[in-house]
Amino acid sequence: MQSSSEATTLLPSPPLRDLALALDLDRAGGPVALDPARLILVGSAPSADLRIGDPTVSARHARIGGDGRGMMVEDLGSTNGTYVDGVRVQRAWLAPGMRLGLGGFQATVVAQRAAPPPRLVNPPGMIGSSPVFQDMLARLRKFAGLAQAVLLRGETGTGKELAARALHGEGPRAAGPFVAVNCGAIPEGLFESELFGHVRGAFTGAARAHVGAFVRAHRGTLFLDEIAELPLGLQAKLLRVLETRRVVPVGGEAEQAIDVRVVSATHQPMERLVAEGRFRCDLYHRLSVLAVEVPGLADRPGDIPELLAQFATELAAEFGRPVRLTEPGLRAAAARRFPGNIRELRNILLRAAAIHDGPLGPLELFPAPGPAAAAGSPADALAVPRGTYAAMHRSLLELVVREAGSIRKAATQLDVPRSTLSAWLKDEAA
Ligand SMILES: Nc1ncnc2c1ncn2[C@@H]1O[C@H](COP(=O)(O)OP(=O)(O)OP(=O)(O)O)[C@@H](O)[C@H]1O
Repeated sequence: MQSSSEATTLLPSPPLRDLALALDLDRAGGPVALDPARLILVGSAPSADLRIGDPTVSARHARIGGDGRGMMVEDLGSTNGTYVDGVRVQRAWLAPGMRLGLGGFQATVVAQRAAPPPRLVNPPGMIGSSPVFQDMLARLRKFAGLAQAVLLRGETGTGKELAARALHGEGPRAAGPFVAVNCGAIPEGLFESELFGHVRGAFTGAARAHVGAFVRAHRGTLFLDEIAELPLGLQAKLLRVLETRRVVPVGGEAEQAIDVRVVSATHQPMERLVAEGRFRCDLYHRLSVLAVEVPGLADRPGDIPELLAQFATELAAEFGRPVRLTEPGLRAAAARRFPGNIRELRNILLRAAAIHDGPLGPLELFPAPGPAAAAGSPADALAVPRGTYAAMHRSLLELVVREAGSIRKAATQLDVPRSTLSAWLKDEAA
């Protein structure tokens, strides 16, 4: 099993079978619990279970955790090696007090309280029993007990905010506040005040002091949605707050200590933004110590009937009349793609149920496009009286933007660049 001449295969000490261990990474947030039932991947790659953004750590550096006999570390052919108490190892049993070296990165193995048995009930509002969704829930449950930052990645409407709430609600901070900030919806000039607060008179219009999101989230969780939208200048300030765990409100001088777990979310390719210099590399690593991929509906079409059944129950309660789907309706939905994911699925059912009283089949759920859209040729479209068509077109665009929550999200759902949608809205307004 020895893979290189200088690597020891297994240290002679016997495995400590029943002892729950954690890794103290010498950074804010406390030790990371190790799973006694699974070896997790540690490395600098974004896909690693435990990411360590250190240049001496390989992308897939080592596996750490329980292998059924005891807790161990196993080097995965890393460039700079894995060390236990200074000895380069291929595989080694772990015990409390050991110094673990991953390249030049040092951590200490510590004992920890045994983890409570995992809850097998889905967190509130999160429907889905497909393996890919259940895997994600299992990961959320594990991460809920930790203090490190979590980055949730997934397409729009996949349930990232619900996942953030689950991380909060299933963890030790559940009794504290959950504060959500949508970085895509804050005008650039207000970011700093929104996150860190401002004192009275800090700037023109600041007639009253404002308590920032970080302070409101003290002893709880701060959810930073659409994190990629954070302007570069603010990124540096956010990094400083995360490192010092202190905030100073705009226009103020007194620092305030904060104890906040940050969960952020994005649907953007963060590595590309980092490579293009649009997102700070250091902040990205800081925010994504732990990462969770939230699967889109395309990855779990088997969950669509279950989701529709739940939404139908909720809508029936809201409308005060039964909302039922036919078998062909369910089959048609399960076979369709929903770029807006669960939000789109729910809206489709809502529209159909609002219009039709009877059982909802494919025709009610997915009606054919109206005559204007079906007419086809541009000449036909131009035949619609200009005023009426423009007004209708504009109100449709506005409806889409309203439903999506922002022009950017609407553009994603319509699969057009944001600039195009903005131009359309301007044209129609003219
Ligand atoms: N697993 C789920 N079961 C039932 N409903 C869900 C589930 N996931 C999400 N939803 C519902 O779908 C809608 C969108 O969810 P959410 O806002 O959490 O998505 P998101 O990924 O944060 O979206 P965005 O990226 O656009 O901010 C909400 O109405 C939410 O309640």
